[in-house]
Amino acid sequence: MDFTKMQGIGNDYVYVDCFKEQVKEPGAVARFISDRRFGIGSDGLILICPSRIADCRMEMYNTDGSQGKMCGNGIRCVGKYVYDHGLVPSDRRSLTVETLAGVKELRLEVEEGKAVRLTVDMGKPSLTSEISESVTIEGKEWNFTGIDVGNPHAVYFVEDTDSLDLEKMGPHFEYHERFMPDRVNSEFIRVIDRNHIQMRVWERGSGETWACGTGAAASAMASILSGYTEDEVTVSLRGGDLKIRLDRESGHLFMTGPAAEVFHGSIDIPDKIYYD
Ligand SMILES: N[C@H](CCC[C@H](N)C(=O)O)C(=O)O
Repeated sequence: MDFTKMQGIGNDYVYVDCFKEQVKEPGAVARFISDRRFGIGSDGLILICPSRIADCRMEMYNTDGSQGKMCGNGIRCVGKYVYDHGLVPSDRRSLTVETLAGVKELRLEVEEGKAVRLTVDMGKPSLTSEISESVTIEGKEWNFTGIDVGNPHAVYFVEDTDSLDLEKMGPHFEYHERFMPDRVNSEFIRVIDRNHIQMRVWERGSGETWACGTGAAASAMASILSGYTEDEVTVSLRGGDLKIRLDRESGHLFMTGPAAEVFHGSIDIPDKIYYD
């Protein structure tokens, strides 16, 4: 299987160009290639496929093999790949990507023939809880705001993100009965000022990642709804910054950030992974 390793502010995935080849049982492949010691090492697998209704279609799989409906850092890398590899004409500065959360519009910033930063119309977020609702986790009450941006998020505002032991606590947030059976992506936010928040994330199906684009969008929306920030928010994540903007007229969120190719490679997928 030929692949391209790409990352969006440190949220790294293995990408396969399915205009050229098919991937059998992508969930099993995602589990195998994501392993950072026995595989390639990534936060998951993303397939770039033909589409009848958009320039391409994105299929996204977390490290545990579960399929995500949308991936913010991933879709920026998909847009970059499609442009850089000539799957759309080079004079294009916008393109569309079909996802399980609908068709997303992307705008490209091109330098020396390569897409370097992209803006994604993330659509209209929806509130999936009260603006502040609580859950009890390991005997402590946590207040969250539930936001869906094509995939589900629970946003918690905290005084300090660095001291959180996500490796220990993350699964309790991910599998809490309030969010079952789908599970949830959990973001932990420190408000820095009215245009800047800091975020750590425990992703459904992947654990802590260095960035989560949909999580950044959900967290910015929760911050705006809670009155903590203005409509334009810089979200600082472990891997870098994303810009989120709420357009009041359309109600849509827009996310802007970089996308980068790291390396190309090829890997033989062992038959045994399909029987593990
Ligand atoms: N773990 C997420 C998918 C990846 C989202 C994240 N990597 C992003 O950039 O949005 C889910 O299962 O809904």
